[in-house]
Amino acid sequence: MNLEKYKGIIPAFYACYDELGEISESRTKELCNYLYKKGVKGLYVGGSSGECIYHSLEERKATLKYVAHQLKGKLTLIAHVGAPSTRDSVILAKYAEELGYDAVSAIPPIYFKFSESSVYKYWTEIMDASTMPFIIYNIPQTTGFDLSLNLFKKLIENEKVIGVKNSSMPVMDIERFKATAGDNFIVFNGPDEQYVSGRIIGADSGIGGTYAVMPELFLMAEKFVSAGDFANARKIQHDINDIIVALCSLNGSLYSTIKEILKQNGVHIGSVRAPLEPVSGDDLNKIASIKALIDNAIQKYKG
Ligand SMILES: CC(=O)N[C@@H]([C@@H](O)[C@H](O)[C@H](O)CO)[C@@H](O)CC(=O)C(=O)O
Repeated sequence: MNLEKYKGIIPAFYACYDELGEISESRTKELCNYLYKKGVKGLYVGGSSGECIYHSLEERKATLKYVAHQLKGKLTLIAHVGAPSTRDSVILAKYAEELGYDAVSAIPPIYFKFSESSVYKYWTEIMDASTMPFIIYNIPQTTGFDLSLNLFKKLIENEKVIGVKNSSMPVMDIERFKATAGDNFIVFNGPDEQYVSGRIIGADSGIGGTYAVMPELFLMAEKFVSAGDFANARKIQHDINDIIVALCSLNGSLYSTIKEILKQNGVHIGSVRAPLEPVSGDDLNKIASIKALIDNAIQKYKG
């Protein structure tokens, strides 16, 4: 299989709400257009940054549909279909296939503690639900499940598994997954703070929650890495990390801060769904300075 379409900067797509906090078709399409024009490679729809765990099945389907209607055939589209029950995950996987998504992906099951065999079964049933390629999603810091190399080896025996989105913090995990699965397999870097290190140690590509608020910087970081210009790659990662620290410094959630910045860029996609907190009070006055950090960094690497 040609995996080139999975290589590049793939922002994790955000939930787009109207003024009442309902999923908005027009705002979802607005964010699609914004990111398309920035030149990203694809979108990861309905993951953590998409607030999937706070959405009903119908809301998740709606977001998948609006994005596909806007961008199918233009960008690589990956549907995150992980849901608390296998049943709902399977429904979403089948729906994503109907909509023409390129691949599906899923976190392990959440809330209860699951054995490796239960997680294997869950992921396998999702894979069996469609003919699409599957991307494992390893994010132990939120799910509590750390993908072992043994389970990974067992999963990649299934030819539908074309990649892993690895959001665990040790970059060595990326190196081990890549060394185990080989060239004909995509390892996606998950932690944006380590994009450059992840790529150097073996990640082929990246999916990230902060890409959409500063796509220019990740596109530039990728350019430096691909060109072997590691001095500049390190510099830009440093600037990106200053921005991520600032994005995480407010009382609201990371996503509400990002959405306030996007609003100042003319992209209105509402705020976040509770219990995630919106930006409020004095923190609203800090948005302009975080946006300035991003704008200045973009200017710095442009010219
Ligand atoms: C824990 C978490 O949300 N990790 C993010 C990162 O991109 C993260 O936002 C970034 O590294 C900033 O900490 C991604 O790995 C996952 C993600 O964006 C998604 O599934 O939507």
